[in-house]
Formats: sequence, C-alpha cells, structure tokens
Amino acid sequence: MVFVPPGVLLAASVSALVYLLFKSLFRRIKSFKSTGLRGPPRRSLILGETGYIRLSPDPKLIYKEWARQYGPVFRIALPAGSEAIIVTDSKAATQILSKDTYSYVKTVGLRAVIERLVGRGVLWAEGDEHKRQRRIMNPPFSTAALRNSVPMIYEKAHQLQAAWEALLDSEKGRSKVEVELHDWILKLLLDIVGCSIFDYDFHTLEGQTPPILTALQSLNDTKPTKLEILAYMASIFVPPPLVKWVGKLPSQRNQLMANVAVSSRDILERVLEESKKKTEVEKEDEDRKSLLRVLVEGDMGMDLSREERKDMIVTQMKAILVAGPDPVAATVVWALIELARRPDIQEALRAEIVASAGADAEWESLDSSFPFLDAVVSEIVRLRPTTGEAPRVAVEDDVLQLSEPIIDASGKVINEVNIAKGTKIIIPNHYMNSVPAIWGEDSTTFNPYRWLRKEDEQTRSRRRLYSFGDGPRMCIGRAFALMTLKASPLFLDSNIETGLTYCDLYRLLSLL
Ligand code: HEM
Repeated sequence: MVFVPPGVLLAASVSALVYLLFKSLFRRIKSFKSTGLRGPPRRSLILGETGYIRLSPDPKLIYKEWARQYGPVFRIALPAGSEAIIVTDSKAATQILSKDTYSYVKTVGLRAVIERLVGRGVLWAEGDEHKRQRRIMNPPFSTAALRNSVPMIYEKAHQLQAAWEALLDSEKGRSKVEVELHDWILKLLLDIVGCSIFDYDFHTLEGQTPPILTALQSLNDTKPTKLEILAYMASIFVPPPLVKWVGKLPSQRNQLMANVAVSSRDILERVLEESKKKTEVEKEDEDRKSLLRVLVEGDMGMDLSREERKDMIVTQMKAILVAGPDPVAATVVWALIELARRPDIQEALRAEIVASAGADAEWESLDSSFPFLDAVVSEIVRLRPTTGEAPRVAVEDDVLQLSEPIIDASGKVINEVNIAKGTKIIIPNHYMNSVPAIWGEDSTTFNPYRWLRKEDEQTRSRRRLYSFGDGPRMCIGRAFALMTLKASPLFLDSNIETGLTYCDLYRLLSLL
C-alpha cells in the first residue's frame, strides 16, 4: 500500500476542484460568446430565473413578455451561474426537436429525475438506445392497433356515467353533492389505459383501489412545496456531480413512486399468468397485441435473462402509467371547465353529434364525422398543454436557423444562432401554442372556431402544436390520447342519438 501524506491529498483535491471550476467557467464563457443573445438580467444569484418562472401561476405570460422584449430567441439565467437559451422560433424549435441524430438530448439532471421516478425506460433513453426502445413499443400505439379499443372506451365511459347516477340517487334530497372531478376522470383513464395497453382491467370505476391509483391520486393531491418545485428545477440544470445529491432530497412524491413499481410488477405477473391459460389458437385469433404481449413475446434486440426481461417490461409499464392516464385526465377536466364557461359552444357540439345520428361509433367516423368535436379537442390540447417546457442540452456544436431575424446583444441583426456543445435549451410548449403572431391576438382564449377557418397552406403549417412534443421523442401516446379525448365523453354506443357528450357530462355534473 502506498502512503500519501494528507497535505498532498488536500492539494490534489483543491487543484482538481479549481480545474473543474475553470473548465465549467470556460465552457460558460464559450457558450455565452457563441450565442451572444439578449435576455433579462439575472434575478437571483442562486436560482437565476427558475424560481420566478416555476412559482408563477402562468409562466407562459412571462415567456410572452420576454419574447416581446428580446425577440423569439433569448437567454435566461439558470441556477448555479449557468444559462439557457429560450427558443420560441418555430423553425429553430423544429430543428431542435426533430433532429434525428439526437443532437439535443434531455439534461443529465432531468434524466436523473426520470431514472429515479420510473427507471431507464423509454422516457430516459437517448440515441440508439431510445430508437431501439421506441421500435419495440410503437406498434401497439398506432391508430390502426388502437381502433379496436373504441368500444371498450365507450363501455368504461358508461361505467362512469352509471357511477355518477348512483351517487346522485344515493344523495337524493341534499341541496349539494360534491364530486372529486379529477379523481373520477383519472379512474376512467386508468381503466382505459389498463385495458387498452396492458390487457388488464384495474376496475377502479367499480371501486377497486390498486396501488397505482393511490400513487397517482397522492401525486395530484399533494401539491409540491415551493422547496420541492425549486429543488426539482435546480436538479434539472445543476452540474452532474450534484445531481445525485439533489436526487436524495426527501420528497413525499419520490416515495409514492415506489408504489408504482410494485403495482406494475404485480400486473405483469397476473397478465403473464392469464396469458399462460390461453391456447396458441386463442392468441393467434386476437387481431391486436397489447403492449405487454408485444414486450413479453417480442425481440428486445438484446440478450436478457427472464428476470432482466421482466425488469425491462416493468420499467416501460411504469413510464406508461406515469406519463399516460394523468395528462389525458387533466385535459378532459379542462375540456369540461372550458365548456362550462361557454354554453354556446356546448350547444354547437351537442348539435353536431345529434345531427350525425346513425353514424356508427367506429374510430373512422369519430375521426372524420365530427369536425366541431375535432376542433374542440384540438383547442383544449392547444390551450392547456400538460407539459410546460422541454429542457434539452446540445451534444454537439450547431447553428440554429431562424424563421425571422433577431437582434443580438451587440445590436447586430442575425438570421441564425450559433449553439456551442453543452448549451442548455428550453422550448416553452405552453407559450409556443399561443404565440400571438401565429395564433392571433385571441391566442389565450378558448375558441374552437379558429380550427374551422379556411386558411392558406403557409398559415396552417405555422400553426403547429407543441403539446405532444415533436420528432423522435414525440409522445408515444398521442394517437391514443386524441382517440380517448374524443371517444370517452361521447358515450355513443351504436346509436348516436342516445349518446352523451362532453356537454351532457357537464350537465350531469351540475346536477351533482
Ligand atoms: C393529452 C395527453 C398527453 C399529453 C399532452 C402528452 C404529452 C407528452 C409530451 C410533451 C411528451 C414529451 C415529448 C418530449 O420529450 O419532447 C410525452 C412523452 C411521452 N408520452 Fe405523452 N402525453 C399525453 C398522453 C400520453 C398517453 C396516453 C401515453 C401512454 C398511454 C403517453 C406516453 C408517453 C411516453 C411513454 C412518452 C415518452 C416518449 C419518448 O420519450 O420517446 N402520453 N408526452
């Protein structure tokens, strides 16, 4: 064993620290020089602008004001002395999100948060590993595969209706009945996602409370504290050595997520048990494969032991359970709120559905026979995106092309922005969906009629939605979410005339 005097050890540690500090400072200076953008002055030495944004009731208004002052691409201060480039120019945003080479990836901190929550699944993976995981998972999420789920969605929506009617009956005579709206819709979505994606019914609408429901409910009920919000924001952008430390901060939310893992493994074991009982002929006869069957039977592109394969499947299940039911539930709730505020739009929606009486309840007619329903759903998805921001970091030097020139910090007019490797980028989805120059002066108002206007190709193409992201990382559940948003409150059965719509759902709620 070699003896190293403590003084030498200390000197070596201090030199290493100084080296790391200089390296990080040099990177920052390089990144600042390469972009040379304007932006708001640093608000807080420790948190930069993140506290201001995160604790604001409507962050998109902050981005709107900054974009007005500094143009569609600008820089802001982040925690620990670093910076991010905010990109609200649609051409540049598309370049970042759609680059097939994974030149812009999730930050180390964000990936650490994801790993802690749901493991190294599709939400965590980057590059070739992400491509491989998406290739395996994509087929069960295609519209073609999902159309078979439409009758099941109606069935589940009927169960919700029956549960509410039973509640009404049981509370007869009382002047007011309170209902946890988001809670009920979350149950609806959890049952739908379970049946459609895993071939597994959670039966939450019938009163069962699997651990995943408790975990998701608690995540919604326990509002993160200010400290948790800030720790989360900081953990996304802090330098890698600190990530692990921030990740260990005690948080009720982190503990709840442990239940999801237990629940996912339990479902997998049960589905595997059920599958064993089916004959090969029965399996062949099924015209669609659930995600679980694809994962269980498919080629994962790597040699895995039985237990490793199970671990991998559980990881993907956790990603789906955490990323799937809740955003759709939140969007349905927003649809009900917006419709409650606009009785005229409720009437127009109802009229369209009644006028289509006789159409069947298949996916094709849902997709094509209800232009106003389509407009209402698109408008809700635009106005109420469930993910506010997409943080990324450049893994190589790049040049962002802009759709309109901006003025840089030296007063020069530029058409492109140099991005140095390591530059952090934020694309604010909520603001991108309501940029006044693209969506008009009423961009923050709920107005489904904007989707029915005749527009030229160029205007239409500028109006892209960022609610589901874009490019190779675009939400895998997009088609599923849109289908569910259209079908679940429609309660159509085979006879459209007896169907309930979002409006009826709202009326039922007002009765409650
Ligand atoms: C209205 C409903 C939904 C919204 C607004 C939404 C939004 C998003 C967004 C913004 C992303 C991130 C894209 C990025 O990283 O740039 C995403 C990813 C993802 N979503 Fe959704 N989502 C919804 C519903 C669903 C559903 C129903 C499922 C599954 C059943 C799902 C599963 C996923 C998964 C697994 C990813 C990760 C994809 C990847 O990284 O390759 N989402 N979603």
